[in-house]
Order: sequence, then C-alpha cells, then structure tokens
Amino acid sequence: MKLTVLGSTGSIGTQALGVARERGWGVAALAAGRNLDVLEAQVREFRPEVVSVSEEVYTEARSRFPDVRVISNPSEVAALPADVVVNAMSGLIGLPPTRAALEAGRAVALATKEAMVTAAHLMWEAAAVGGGRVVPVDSEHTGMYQCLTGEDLGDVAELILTASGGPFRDGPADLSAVTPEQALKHPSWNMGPKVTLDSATLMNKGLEVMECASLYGLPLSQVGVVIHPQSIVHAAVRFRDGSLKGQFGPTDMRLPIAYAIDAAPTGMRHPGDVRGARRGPEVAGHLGWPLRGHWEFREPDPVRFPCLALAYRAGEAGGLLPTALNAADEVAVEAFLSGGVGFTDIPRLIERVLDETPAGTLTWETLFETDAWARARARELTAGVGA
Ligand SMILES: NC(=O)C1=CN([C@@H]2O[C@H](COP(=O)(O)OP(=O)(O)OC[C@H]3O[C@@H](n4cnc5c(N)ncnc54)[C@H](OP(=O)(O)O)[C@@H]3O)[C@@H](O)[C@H]2O)C=CC1
Ligand SMILES: CC(=O)[C@@H](O)[C@H](O)COP(=O)(O)O
Ligand SMILES: [Mn+2]
Repeated sequence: MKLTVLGSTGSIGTQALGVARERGWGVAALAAGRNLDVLEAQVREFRPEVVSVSEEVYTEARSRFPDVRVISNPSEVAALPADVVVNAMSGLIGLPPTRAALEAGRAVALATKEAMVTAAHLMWEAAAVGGGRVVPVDSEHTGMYQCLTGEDLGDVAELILTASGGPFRDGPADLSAVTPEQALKHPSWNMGPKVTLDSATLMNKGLEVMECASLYGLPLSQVGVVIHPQSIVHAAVRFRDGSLKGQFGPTDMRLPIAYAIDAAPTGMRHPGDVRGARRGPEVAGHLGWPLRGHWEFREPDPVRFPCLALAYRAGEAGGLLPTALNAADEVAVEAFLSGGVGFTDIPRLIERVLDETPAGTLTWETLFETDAWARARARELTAGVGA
C-alpha cells in the first residue's frame, strides 16, 4: 500500500503517517503548508518522491530536501499515482485537491469535511468522471459508514451524529466573554485549531450534518444530533423497524483513519454507495468490555449554540449557502482566535452573511465566486465589530 497524505504536518496528517508506520505502508507523496521542521522529519522517514509546500516556503524547502521533487501545488500531488490519498487539509483550500484526486481516479480517505459540505454534487461528479472513490475519515461519518454497511438505505429512519458539546456544554450561560484559550480546550479530542473552535460553537456538528446528508444521500430532516459528552458512541442509525445500531470506539482518530484507508479502494462512487471493508489489526487499542462509566445523551441547546441551526438553514437552502456559511465561519473563527471579535459574534457574522447570500446554482465557478464574496463580506463585518 502506498499513500499520499495532504496536510501531512497537521493533526490528522501526522496520525495518518503514524498508522502508515504501524502498518508498514509506503508514502508516494506529501503535501504540507509551512511547517518544514515536521515535514523534514517525515521526508527523512518516509522518503516520498514528491512534496508540495506553500509558496512562502518553497525556496527553503528546495534547499532542505535536495533529493526530493518539491512543488507548490497540492492538487498536482493529489492526482499522482497512489493506492489511497488521505486528504487532511483544513478548510476550503482542501477542495481543489479533493477534486483533482477524484478526477484522476484516486481512492480518497477524506478528512477535509469542507469538500462534502460545500460541493457534494460536484465531488460526486468528479468521482464519476474520473473513477475516484471516497470514504470519510471524520469519526462520526466513518461510524455511520460502518453502521450502514450491509443495510438498505431505504430502511433508514434517522442518522444520528453525536457531539461532545465542546468545552462550554455545561456553561457558562453567557458565552460572550469566553476566550480563545478556553474555546481551544476540547474535552475529548486533540485536533487542529479550526475544527476545535468549531466544536466549541457546535458549527462542527452543523458542518457534519451537511457532510452526512451529502455522503449518504438522505435529506437533512433525517439527520439528527445528540450531545454525548463521553464521545464513545460516534454515530447511530435508527431503522424503520425501530432498531438502533451504533458505532462505539476509543476517542482516537487513528482508528477512523485506518478504517477509511482500508475501505477507500472499494469506497463510495455515489451517495450511499457503502460497501464496508476488510479490517486491519488494532491501531488505537479497543474499548474494554464491560464498558464502564456513566453515559449521557441529551439535546443540543439552540440558544447558546445558534451555529447548529444556521448550518441546518444553509444545508436546507442548498445552492450557494453552504459555501457562504463555510467561508464566513472560516473568517469569523480566525477573527475570534486573533482577538478581533467575541465568541458570540461568530454566529452573528455568519447569519448576516447568509442573509445577504443570493440564491444561485452551484457550479465550480459560482462556488469560488461565492467563497471569495462571503470571505470579503465577513471581513468587512468583522472589521465593523472590532471598530
Ligand atoms: N483533527 C481531527 O481530529 C479531525 C479533523 N477533521 C477534519 O480534518 C481536516 C484537517 O484537520 P486537522 O488535521 O485538525 O487540521 P490541522 O490544522 O491540524 O492541519 C492542517 C494541515 O493542512 C496543511 N496545509 C495548510 N496549507 C496547506 C497547503 N497550501 N497545501 C497543503 N497543506 C496545507 C497544514 O500544513 P502546515 O501545518 O505545514 O502549515 C497542516 O498539515 C479538517 O477538515 C477537519 O475538520 C475531522 C475529524 C477529526
Ligand atoms: C474527532 C472528530 O470527528 C471531530 O470532528 C469531533 O467530532 C469533534 O468533536 P465534537 O463532537 O465536539 O464536534
Ligand atoms: Mn467529527
């Protein structure tokens, strides 16, 4: 097995390479942003033939990796021959490489949830054109994939995603004064900053609701969210006969990553195309039986966490709104982390951008136009809040 890993220096990327080390898999190519120290250690260990880095560090990377072909184009790397492309880039920048991989017929283990959130039908089109396949890495969605394996989608009544509830699930009642430091303390997972912050606002779960509907081809009205602070049950499916099937696992992303890589070569070519996979050996231990402790399941609080409803609104409207929501969220989160706006300004800014987003049909052209417009508009609004 030879992997390409995009976003190799981040949280998912480093864990994917950890799985590769454990399983003895090779690495065809790597793509990273600016973290050349981590990338250098990866190049030394895995000896990829090609690496892509951000333009700002391209010259330095060439002198640091004299024996490797260095480029500055993750989409080119994504299309190179590999058994599985793990996409672990964070944000909309991960979309063009996902498209490139699918159009080149690659099997994609997809962590970059933004691709299925903003551009599902374009992703499936790319897979159809090029023969590519997708399996999600996101813990809830690989959980759902496993619950749906061997089932008929026509028998599904509801897909249920669990949410940890983030660091503020039990308070404070007023979130306006919470700090980036508090918001970045995720109670269950150790992840990159953007997804961690989205977990604190519940936007992560909102994006995941859209990701889920896009992957499994069911309407948002059939995708529910439940707060489960222990993060042991990742997903569940309720079937029409009343049976509930759940996926449980350790809070360790190496298991979803390994499963997605095993499943990707026979993965999804269209929504709901779930085939399952042969499983490999343990990479992250297992839950000991009998499962101990107290498990809770409760409703999300729509008043303190308005981002979840905003995501449902964008997902139900479809068209350009998911792209606008994603762009506004990326800008608002960055502004909050750099001290420009408060925590409760995040949903306010996103809502303003959604209110102003025109209806329209999603094409590659309108997607990138809308993304640019929504980012610019969110930045204007952010500057207004800070003024
Ligand atoms: N972390 C987790 O546990 C989970 C993450 N996800 C999803 O997975 C995705 C990745 O998340 P996470 O690993 O946390 O993010 P991180 O912020 O930890 O990592 C992002 C990666 O993207 C790289 N990157 C930035 N710019 C470029 C570029 N131009 N070309 C190539 N790579 C680039 C970064 O490189 P550098 O650091 O070198 O600049 C880094 O390697 C997100 O979509 C997230 O929502 C889903 C479920 C769980
Ligand atoms: C590990 C993973 O898949 C994350 O997306 C996780 O779901 C974040 O935790 P929340 O449940 O708090 O959003
Ligand atoms: Mn998740």
